[in-house]
Amino acid sequence: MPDTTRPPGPPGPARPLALVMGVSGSGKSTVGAALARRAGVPFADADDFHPAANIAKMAAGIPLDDADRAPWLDLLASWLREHEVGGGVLSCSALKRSYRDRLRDGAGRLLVVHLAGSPAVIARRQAARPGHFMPASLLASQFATLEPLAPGEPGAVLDVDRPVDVLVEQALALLAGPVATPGRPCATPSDPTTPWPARADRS
Ligand SMILES: Nc1ncnc2c1ncn2[C@@H]1O[C@H](COP(=O)(O)OP(=O)(O)OP(=O)(O)O)[C@@H](O)[C@H]1O
Ligand SMILES: O=C(O)[C@H](O)[C@@H](O)[C@H](O)[C@H](O)CO
Repeated sequence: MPDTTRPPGPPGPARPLALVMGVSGSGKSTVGAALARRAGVPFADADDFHPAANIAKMAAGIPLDDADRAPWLDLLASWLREHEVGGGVLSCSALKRSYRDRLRDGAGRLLVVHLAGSPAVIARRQAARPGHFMPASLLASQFATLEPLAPGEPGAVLDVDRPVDVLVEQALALLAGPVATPGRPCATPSDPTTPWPARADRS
């Protein structure tokens, strides 16, 4: 039966759908979880989707390759598709453009928040969290693999060397902006230290 109690008109604004990306130790889990809480949407951490073999490989100091990441990315793309309507925040390294394209498949309105910082800052963060499966020795390969946000990828680059609550506010401001049109050209700052607002132009 149709809902006659609702006034006719366009649906309300869609709830945010965001990917928080970056190298290991950039703060994806911390910022992503806080962002999801503030936005009132579900959160998923891509590390929880890795098969045991991937975790074992990284723990042994061997970087993942494209083949290791492919089935994992497919699971994550499914999660995003399931949250395309209701919104959600996924924290995932998503180091390559091709990985992000795969994640956007079926979740075209996805906005990307790239947490970028210097190897020195991120290495300090990694060193301050002993017990994590990811060895510090893999940080160099993470940076070597990283492809920053490219023109046409809707999103923003945030400087990790800011307090978590500041980063969350910056991400919320991005998500509150006009709906992104995937594939449209956007200017992405190549210097991750560019001061806020340094977001891709989504107009
Ligand atoms: N903006 C920040 N300022 C200070 N410390 C931070 C900030 N963001 C995260 N941290 C700290 O840095 C460490 C790494 O953060 P976090 O685990 O969220 O990174 P990550 O990118 O999810 O890492 P991984 O992918 O390797 O699990 C944690 O100890 C976290 O508390
Ligand atoms: O694509 C990758 O190489 C992985 O996702 C890594 O980035 C780690 O899982 C993560 O950062 C935990 O340290």
